[in-house]
Amino acid sequence: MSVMSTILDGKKVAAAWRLETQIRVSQLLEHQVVPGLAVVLVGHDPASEIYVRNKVKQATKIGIYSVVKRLPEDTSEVALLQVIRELNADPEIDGILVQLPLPDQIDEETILLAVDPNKDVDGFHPYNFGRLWSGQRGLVPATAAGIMKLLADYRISVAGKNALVIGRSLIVGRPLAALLLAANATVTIAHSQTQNVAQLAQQADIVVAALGVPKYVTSDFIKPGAVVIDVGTNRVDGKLVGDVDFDSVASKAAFITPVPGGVGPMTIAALLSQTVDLAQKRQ
Ligand SMILES: Nc1nc2c(c(=O)[nH]1)N[C@@H](CN(C=O)c1ccc(C(=O)N[C@@H](CCC(=O)O)C(=O)O)cc1)CN2
Repeated sequence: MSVMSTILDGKKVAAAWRLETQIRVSQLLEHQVVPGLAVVLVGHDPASEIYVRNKVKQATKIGIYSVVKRLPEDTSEVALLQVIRELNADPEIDGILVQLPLPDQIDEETILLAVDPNKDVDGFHPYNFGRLWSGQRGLVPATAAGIMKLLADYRISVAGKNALVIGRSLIVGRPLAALLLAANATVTIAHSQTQNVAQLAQQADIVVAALGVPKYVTSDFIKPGAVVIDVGTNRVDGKLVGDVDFDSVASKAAFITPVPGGVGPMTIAALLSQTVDLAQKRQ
C-alpha cells in the first residue's frame, strides 16, 4: 500500500517566521536601532543574482536596512578584502554575508576569515563553525538553521533518531550534521567517497539530500515512514529539480520537503532572523 507523505511547507513556515522577525524589527525601531545587512556579490552567477535579490527584497520588506556590494567577475582578492574591511567597520551594518560561490581567482577561506566573526551572519567564519561543532550557541549557517526550524515547527523530534546527511559542504552538510548532533540525533555524513549510500539511507529515520545531483535519492533509499529533506536546487532543462525523486519518495516517506517551496524559503527566513539577533546584541 502506498501512503502519501505530509509535505513540509517551507513557504508557509518561512512566511510566519518572517512575520515574527518583522515584529522584532519594529521593537528595535522603537529604540532607534535599524538592523543592517550587507550582501557582497562578486560576478554574475544567475542563481546567485536571484538569491541576492530575494534576500534584499525580503529584508527590506520587514524593515531591515540592506546594501548590496556588487563587484565585477574579475575582482581581485585584495579588492574584495578591502570591501569586507569597510563593512566590518561600518556601525550601520550588523550582518555581512559574501554570496557563494566566488570566482576561481578568489580563495573562499581567506575571504570568510576576513569577515568580523561578530557580524558573520552566515556563520561560515571558522570561529563560529568551531563554536557550532563544540555545541555552543552562536551564528549558524542559514540553510541548516532553516531545516532545524522546519523540523521543529512540524514537531518532528530528532533526539535518538538516525540521521543521514548526504553531502559535506560548508554551506549545508557540515553545519546541519552539527545541529542534528546537538539535538541528540545519531548522525552519519555520506559524501562522494561513501560506499553504499542507499544501504545507509535505508537505516535512516531522517535523510537529508544536499549533494547537488538531480533526483539522486529514489524510493529504494527510503525506509517507510522516514523524514526526507531535499536541499537540492538543480536546473535541468530550465526547470528546478531537487536531489530527491519527489514522486517516488513521497509515497514512502512520512514527511518530505518539496523543491521549490521547502528548504529554500527557510534559508532566507533564517538569515533575516539571525540579522535581527545581531542587531539586538548591538542594542
Ligand atoms: N553566502 C551564502 N551563499 C550561499 C548560500 C548561503 O546560505 N550563504 N546558500 C546557497 C544559495 N541560497 C542562499 O544564498 C539560497 C538557495 C535557494 C533559495 C530558495 O529560496 N530557493 C527557492 C527556489 C528559487 C529558485 O527559483 O531558484 C526554493 O527552493 O523554493 C534561497 C537561497 C548557495 N550560496
